[in-house]
Amino acid sequence: MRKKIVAGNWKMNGTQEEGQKLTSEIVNMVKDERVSDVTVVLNPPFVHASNVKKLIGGVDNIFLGGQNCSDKASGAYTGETSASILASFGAAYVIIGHSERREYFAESNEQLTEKVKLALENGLIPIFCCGEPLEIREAGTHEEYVKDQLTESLFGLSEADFAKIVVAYEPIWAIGTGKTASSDQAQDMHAAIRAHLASKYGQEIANGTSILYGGSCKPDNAQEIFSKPDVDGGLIGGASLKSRDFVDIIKSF
Ligand SMILES: O=C[C@H](O)COP(=O)(O)O
Repeated sequence: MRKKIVAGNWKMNGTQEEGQKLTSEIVNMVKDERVSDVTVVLNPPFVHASNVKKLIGGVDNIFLGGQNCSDKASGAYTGETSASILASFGAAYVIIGHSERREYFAESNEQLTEKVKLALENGLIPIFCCGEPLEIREAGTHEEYVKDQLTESLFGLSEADFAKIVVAYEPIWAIGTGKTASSDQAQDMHAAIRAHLASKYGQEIANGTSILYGGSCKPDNAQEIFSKPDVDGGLIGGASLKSRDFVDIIKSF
């Protein structure tokens, strides 16, 4: 059985007070509504890490994650946060290769490999993002595009390391646009990703890899998307900032 995961990516949102309120509300709803069969990951901006970690303290299925980590282990890299620092604050997951990082911070597939390695060395589970822009989807080459992203960043990993990875498929044209991929489009891509992983690491590892969907996932479409056999959860942006919406998405399995 693959892990069902719903990860909230707050992106660059939330004051200290707002982050605490959001976390407390999510924690209380998850406890009160007995949501225990889904792994929930909260990925706030780094400075929220301690507060969030404290607030999720007693809940077994809620984890702290980072939105990014450096491709360097430590040193004079002003403004960066390393995987080891993140781990020392109690994080268990880290998002790597989000399309916004690739686009606005020019992160290359090679740099992402370094980030994945450092995350794994520090005991963090990478949530590795892939996904195509609109022009690639329109040209019909989206499967090749996404497979190349995975091959270039991940296929140097050992089987043991790869088996720890979570993949998130996020079509860029669906992020924050209100335009969701249809559940069939998501399923087709997730199945293609799984087949690609199997071609390198074998069917057993591919079958054990959780593949999350991201892109305008909301309470009213999550159930349909999560019902697809190769969709194992979601990476949620906008809707993760509203506790009721986020928990309703978690409950959509
Ligand atoms: O990391 C989350 C994704 O970029 C999705 O964002 P969104 O749910 O606001 O479309």
